[in-house]
Amino acid sequence: MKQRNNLFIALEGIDGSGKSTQTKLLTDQLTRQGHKVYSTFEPTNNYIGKLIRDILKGNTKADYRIIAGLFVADRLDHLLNEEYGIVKKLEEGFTVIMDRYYFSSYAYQGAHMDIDWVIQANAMSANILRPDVNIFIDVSPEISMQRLHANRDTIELFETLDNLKLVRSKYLEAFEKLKAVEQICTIDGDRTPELIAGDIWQKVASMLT
Ligand SMILES: Nc1ncnc2c1ncn2[C@@H]1O[C@H](COP(=O)(O)OP(=O)(O)O)[C@@H](O)[C@H]1O
Ligand SMILES: Cc1cn([C@H]2C[C@H](O)[C@@H](COP(=O)(O)OP(=O)(O)O)O2)c(=O)[nH]c1=O
Repeated sequence: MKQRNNLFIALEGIDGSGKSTQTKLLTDQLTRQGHKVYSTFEPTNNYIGKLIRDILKGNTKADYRIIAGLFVADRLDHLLNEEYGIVKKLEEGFTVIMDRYYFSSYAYQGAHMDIDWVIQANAMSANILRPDVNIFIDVSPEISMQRLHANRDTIELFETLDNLKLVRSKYLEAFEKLKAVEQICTIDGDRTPELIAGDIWQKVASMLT
């Protein structure tokens, strides 16, 4: 197993699976251990990400193929931008934690179009930076829906129970297809934040020098 001081970690899961919560807990843990951490997310808050969020809210209409293309473009900007790009952050020695990366496209866009097409469309990002590990927080769609309804005023385009079930199945399909080239770590997300964080930390700590 590759052991290095700064890692590139992608957190994946359906909506409400606890990615933001775990990004924060992992950031705190790594920071306490003296690591420089850059935590970030997709869709971004940059110019393409803003357009995506507008579409997800239903304010702008777009075909699913265009949405898939926008996620690819947002991702490339997120990797390569000279100011906030994560390629540069890794070179500067930061451990980068991504709340969603290309497996989100495989799962969410793959729910509406050929998953192989989505994988092809993201090949450039995968060639530029493949995560040291993709951590999948596996939550049952029913629990995730309850969490979203308990904690949010607005529910977005992809956030229905049927869609969350479909998206989860597409995640599993994508992991199966790509298991030979991707590092995938599945964590049982139907538990307390502390137990989930403990398992994530065990995995991450095993990869650090
Ligand atoms: N393990 C957990 N058990 C119960 N509630 C949780 C857990 N993890 C997160 N939550 C709550 O569920 C909601 C969604 O969590 P969040 O971290 O925002 O998920 P995501 O970023 O994957 O959408 C938040 O209100 C959060 O406080
Ligand atoms: C990164 C990414 C996100 N998405 C979707 C998943 C989410 O429904 C939505 C917004 O992501 P996000 O803000 O992470 O939502 P949440 O915190 O609820 O998980 O964007 C895609 O469809 N494709 C992608 O490539």
